[in-house]
Amino acid sequence: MTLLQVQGLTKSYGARRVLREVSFAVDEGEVVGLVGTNGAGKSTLGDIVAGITPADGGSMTLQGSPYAPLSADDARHLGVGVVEQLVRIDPALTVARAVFRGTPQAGRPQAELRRQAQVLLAEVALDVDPDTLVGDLPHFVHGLVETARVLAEDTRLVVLDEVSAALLPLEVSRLHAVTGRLRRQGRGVLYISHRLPEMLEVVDRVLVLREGRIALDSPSADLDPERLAAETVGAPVAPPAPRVASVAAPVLQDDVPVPADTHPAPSGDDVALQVRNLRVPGRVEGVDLVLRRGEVVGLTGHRASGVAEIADALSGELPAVTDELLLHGEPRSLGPADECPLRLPAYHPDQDAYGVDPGETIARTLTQEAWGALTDIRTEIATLRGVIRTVHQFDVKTLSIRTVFGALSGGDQHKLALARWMASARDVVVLHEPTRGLDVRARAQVRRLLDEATAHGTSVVVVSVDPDELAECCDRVGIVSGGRVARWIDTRELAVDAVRERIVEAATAA
Ligand SMILES: Nc1ncnc2c1ncn2[C@@H]1O[C@H](COP(=O)(O)OP(=O)(O)OP(=O)(O)O)[C@@H](O)[C@H]1O
Repeated sequence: MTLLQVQGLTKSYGARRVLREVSFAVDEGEVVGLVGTNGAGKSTLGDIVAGITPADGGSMTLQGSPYAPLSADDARHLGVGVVEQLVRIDPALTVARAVFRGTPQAGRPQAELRRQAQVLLAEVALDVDPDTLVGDLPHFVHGLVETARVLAEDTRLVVLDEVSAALLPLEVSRLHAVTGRLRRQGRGVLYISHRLPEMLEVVDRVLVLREGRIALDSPSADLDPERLAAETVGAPVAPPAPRVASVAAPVLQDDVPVPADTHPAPSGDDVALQVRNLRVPGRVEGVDLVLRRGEVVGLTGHRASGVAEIADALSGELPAVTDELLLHGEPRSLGPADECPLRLPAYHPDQDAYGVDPGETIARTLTQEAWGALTDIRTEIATLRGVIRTVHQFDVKTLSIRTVFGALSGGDQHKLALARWMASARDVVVLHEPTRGLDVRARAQVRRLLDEATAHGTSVVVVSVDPDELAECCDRVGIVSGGRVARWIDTRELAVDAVRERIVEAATAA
């Protein structure tokens, strides 16, 4: 039976027509995938269904009754819940209070909420104490707390807006288990994601949003990731090619566990960073790393594996010790009060809204440094041309470079923030999840950005939960477990799919 029927929805922001006569249905007990390029209007559509944004035209029915929510609260009372893409929960709330906020139980004592929250958190396989403050949780967890909140209500339809984007393969499987349960309970799910292979595993049907319209409405059984990628961009998409390393990377004995006492190869001219026996008390037990000029090394592992701490130590955010640490052969250290500390610049896609003022225009955001220094009209024209080139190069959906940054889609914000950051990236840098939330074409653009930087000698450590991202971007990938690199996987000369599978297998087994 039809749960949600959407008929002829339209939505524009100024002159930008985002949705043009969008119609589709979600049945009871059906999981429907929604895909499209960055800026295609997926979140806008999800937000209209969830009462966050009003449509300009069109109509909806829910279980046969007219459905026109006035707000997100109104939609929730009518049985439609949403987990938003850039969800930010009040950091001062406990997890229990966050799960029940806005529900009839919200005013109950913490002890009672705690008990009930525990059950819901177990359902989304989130192992956190309900008394923990939201502010003490890593950001990726917020989406799961929101998913528990949706379960707390009598929700008939759930919109999941890129909840899986920041999750490890194991966590994605758990999210999919929750989705399966919602299906069996007869609820409907609108599942928005750019991680196409994973999405196809869980959805019954896929809608492709292109040029503001539903360009494809197909059972998932008739699709594969390549075909879906092509439908998403409206043209054939070349499968991602393995990276051709800019430098002669070390030959690895693929899939062979690294003995605990393995030391890096001796330093040479092409070695950018050499780390021997990196330790962070209680978290990292002894990591060796050799990063050559122009090399991209990936690191991944479970949340408690120590992978985040390794990255934080290298960027100076966490005190650590090493037996030896050389940057281009020069000694460095990781202690807070040391004379020559190593502070690798690090990019985080979700930190402080990219360190960018969302009210600032695209033009100013991309030219912040140059702006103040503009002294003549020719320089100004060249600078603005550069901005327009970047906007085109990254296929950002906007009508003007005077659009404010915060009005761009999540993926478009991330692309421009990364392009801005990479423009000044030199030498050795750390990138967290560089393609998170990006469509298939944008992922290739980021790959090109990386290839260009590494061709000029920049070396990169990529920290990621996404096996596709690691397979596409890196020359080799370290699987971190128990505070050590338990295994190195060589990505050269293997198809990206094969590398992905090895990473998932090794990361799950670790
Ligand atoms: N509040 C707003 N003001 C102006 N424009 C907006 C606003 N919200 C969204 N838009 C525009 O609507 C378009 C669709 O954005 P939306 O966030 O729905 O895309 P999306 O498909 O979810 O993209 P992504 O995959 O990057 O998250 C974009 O061009 C965006 O700039």
